[in-house]
Amino acid sequence: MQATNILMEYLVSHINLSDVAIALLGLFIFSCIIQKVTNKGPMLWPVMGIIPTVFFHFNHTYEWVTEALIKSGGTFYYRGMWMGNAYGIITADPSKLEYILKTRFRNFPKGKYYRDRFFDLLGDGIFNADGDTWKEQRRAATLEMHSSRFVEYSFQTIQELVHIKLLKLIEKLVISKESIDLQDVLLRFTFDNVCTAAFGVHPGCLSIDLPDVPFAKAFEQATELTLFRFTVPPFIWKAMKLFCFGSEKELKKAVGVVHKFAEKAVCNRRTECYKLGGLSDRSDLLSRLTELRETEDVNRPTKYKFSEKFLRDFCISFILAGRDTSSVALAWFFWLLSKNPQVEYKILNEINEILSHRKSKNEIMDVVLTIDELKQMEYLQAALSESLRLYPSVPLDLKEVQEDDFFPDGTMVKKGSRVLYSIYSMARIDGIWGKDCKEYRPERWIKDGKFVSENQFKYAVFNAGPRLCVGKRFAYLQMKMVAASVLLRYSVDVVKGQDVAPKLTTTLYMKNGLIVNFKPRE
Ligand code: HEM
Repeated sequence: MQATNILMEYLVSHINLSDVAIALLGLFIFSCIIQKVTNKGPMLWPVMGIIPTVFFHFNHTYEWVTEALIKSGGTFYYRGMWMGNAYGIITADPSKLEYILKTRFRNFPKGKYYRDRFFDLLGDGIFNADGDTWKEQRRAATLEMHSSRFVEYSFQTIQELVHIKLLKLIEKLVISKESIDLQDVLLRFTFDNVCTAAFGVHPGCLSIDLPDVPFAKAFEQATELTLFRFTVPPFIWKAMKLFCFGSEKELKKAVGVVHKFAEKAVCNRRTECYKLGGLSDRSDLLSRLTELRETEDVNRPTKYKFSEKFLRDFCISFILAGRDTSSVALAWFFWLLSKNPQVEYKILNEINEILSHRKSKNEIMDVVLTIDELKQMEYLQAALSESLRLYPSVPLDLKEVQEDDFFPDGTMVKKGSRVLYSIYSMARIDGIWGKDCKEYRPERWIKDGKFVSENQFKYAVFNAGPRLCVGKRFAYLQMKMVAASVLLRYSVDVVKGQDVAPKLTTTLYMKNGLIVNFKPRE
């Protein structure tokens, strides 16, 4: 104690404030020089890391990350706040994506960082799982979703929703000459659609009076409040959770509503399955998985394969994965069409050409497009893929590094660090998509009149490798059905003067929505 006092007295009498300031300034300049020499990316400040730079560019973060990636040759190191344990690389290099998402897939899982934050909402659901838990769900999802039974059923749900709800709502808006936020309408559409496909339950968000549906509201809140956990240091949200206050209190409430809804659906389905001895009349994912037994021997029925908790988590993950992705994609697509009327013209030509092969002719308002007709719409497929290229529904994704690793070009990543990849930026880099990369040009997808898909790691919009989006085919059918059915009947006029810009979150929403008017085609 005495020694400490003596030391303090010595320091106070021999060091004055200006010496401390000079020393700190020296340290600051030194670390700036070190970081400039060792890192080609944006400035990493002492103590605060990349935070001040991000804060400074907050209003145009995606553009700033893109610029930084271009300047650094495609990859740079980042570091968060001191002691925050956030560090790693940000990349837009397709060869690195291949390494992360395929070559060394096991070394780059979603990881603990992601899982800790999403666990309350998603539990062990596919979107939040790694290893064997993920593999089992992935196998079940792929098998069921690619079965002809599910494809037929899900297409029927899309058709019904478009004709009974979406087009009816648009008709009403045309008569009343009202403008509407198209993004909101599409979000309601996909929420209803994914719930019907996953649970066999219609939440009713797209009813004509656009009601507030408690389950949908709770789902949205639960997702937003979960994402908030990514923006604050863990000790803050963990303390808030422990004492159940602020956003964590709200999150608990919202998660409770979501879980109750899902548990009720699962429980009802299991009861129905017990009573009827099977669910052969139902084709939604929940029913298909509820029915499965450990071995499929009819003479010796064994216990059910999946627990109720497994089914609940599976369905919630599905809703999260499929709820907003295709709706925001469609919102950007309609906006891009308003700026590129020549593309809209070509889409209409294609639809009319395909309809001209029908034996019996319908009035336009009575046309119900079939799955085969949608499959023939190659230019529409290109136009949707091109809008997703420029405005990917998941603009930035991340993986955690399990063990120290070296990329083939020598870039090193440490165990526990995180690899972020900017899909938004990849679309805007000449070296990846050519000099015209910033242009909306569906023609880049067409070769000899046919749609040709791109390398997964260059076009990682649906992720790539073993975790490629399982809903990709479903999403294209859904988007094509909505786009073609609406465009055939109406022109979608974007109201002038609105600020159309992306919101900074994990899904590329338009931050102010998209206000439009519908006009019937002449
Ligand atoms: C335009 C529409 C869509 C886009 C751009 C998209 C994109 C993605 C991306 C980037 C991932 C990887 C996320 C990650 O691991 O971090 C993913 C995974 C997934 N998507 Fe989609 N998605 C779309 C629509 C859908 C739909 C409609 C469904 C369901 C009906 C769906 C179901 C899933 C599932 C279950 C996963 C998890 C796969 C796994 O981890 O193995 N997606 N999607």
